[in-house]
Amino acid sequence: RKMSVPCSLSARFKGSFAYFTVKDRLPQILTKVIDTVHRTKSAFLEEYGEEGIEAEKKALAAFSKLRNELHTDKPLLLLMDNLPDTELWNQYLEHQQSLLSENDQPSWFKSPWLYVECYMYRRIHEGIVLSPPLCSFDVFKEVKNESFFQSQQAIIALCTYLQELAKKIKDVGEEQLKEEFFKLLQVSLWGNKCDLSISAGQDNSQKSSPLASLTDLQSCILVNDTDHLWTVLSHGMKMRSSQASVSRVDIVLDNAGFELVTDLILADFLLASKLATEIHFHGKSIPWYVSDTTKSDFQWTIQQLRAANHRWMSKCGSNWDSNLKKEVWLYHDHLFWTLPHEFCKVAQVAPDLYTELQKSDLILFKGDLNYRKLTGDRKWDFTVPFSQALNRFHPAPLCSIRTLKADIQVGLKCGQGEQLTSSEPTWMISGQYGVIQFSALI
Ligand SMILES: O=P(O)(O)OC[C@H]1O[C@](O)(CO)[C@@H](O)[C@@H]1O
Ligand SMILES: [Mn+2]
Repeated sequence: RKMSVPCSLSARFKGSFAYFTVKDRLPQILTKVIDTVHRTKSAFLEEYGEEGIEAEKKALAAFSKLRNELHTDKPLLLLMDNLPDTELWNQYLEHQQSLLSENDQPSWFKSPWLYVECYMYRRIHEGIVLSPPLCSFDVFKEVKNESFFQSQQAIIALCTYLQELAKKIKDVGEEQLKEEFFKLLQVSLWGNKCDLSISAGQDNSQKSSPLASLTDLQSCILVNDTDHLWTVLSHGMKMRSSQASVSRVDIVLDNAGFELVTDLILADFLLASKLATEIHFHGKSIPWYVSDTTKSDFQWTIQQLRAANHRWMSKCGSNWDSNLKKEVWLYHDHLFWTLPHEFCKVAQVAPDLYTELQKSDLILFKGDLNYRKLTGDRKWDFTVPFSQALNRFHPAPLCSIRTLKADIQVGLKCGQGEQLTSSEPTWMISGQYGVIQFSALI
């Protein structure tokens, strides 16, 4: 039985957020990339000599060409680097081509928004890879690290809170445990405000204490299925009789910087409270959507905390380090996460990843882009059930934790979306609203 799905969001809808993104935001991001590479010239010279300068020129030429293609709505091109995912990308392009008539070609302003936006980040990566010896240079590293440092105070507040909680966790009753879980889940939700692609790389860090404002923010959570999450987790905890049985939570990470710290804090709490026994993190294998977490960001963040000149920060850092060594925390970076496919295609495109996800008791998907991929980035009505928009993607009970930064939202009550639109026209893209949206359907 083939389910019918609405069409993809796309820049071909003039005036839509997709149109605005492809027209303005993506070129701005590319311009910043060009600027970063340019500014790093002397460091390249120092590290690689003349060869570094040649590579810098080559990368800059690739990015200028890319910016021009985007600007003039040129057809999307095949990738020329020989990476493990190159073939998959090129097949995807051929597939998009096959959906069009013969004299039409996939292009920036005509193809699905999700595809062209992912494609831009993949082309940036190609530009770097084809400019050896720069191949491992992360053009977004600098802004990611800055955003971490700018949220120092908020990070200190969270680490201190967590360590105080850890001290008394054995004596905390079920009701209070639930409350603490709700709190840290919301911190992780609002941590998602801090990504750098919505602001085209502008400073967007958390400055105030993230715990103080939770009550005020509660009315901004449009769908809040936290109770369901609690049921899944606490049930798992009670069922775990012998030491051998595990409760596994997977967190599909989004942004590095402050958001990543909020996710690690939540993960730490899940272990300390015994709500879970094993946490699997999923990051990106290449720099992605400006601030997304790579393995190097993940390691860097934990090292920064460990080395921090603050008692509770460094305590968190060293605990997290040992969680990784003990393999109660595991980090994965499957290349599927940086393909343009919607998640309902995981089983087909990356069966190994799907099998892995099926082992989970609960999968948390952080952030806006993951929401777009969960729902296929399509023009769904506001009231369509979340499980329907997932289009049969259901490896395990799953939950999206995202602030709204794209004009897509499902699972609302009748009239809720319309009411928000009339009172606050930018509710879908401002990052001021969030959802904790769960689906248990098997
Ligand atoms: O880091 P997040 O929450 O996935 O957000 C990524 C951003 O990039 C976008 O995909 C926009 O281009 C938005 O949907 C969102 O603002
Ligand atoms: Mn992101």
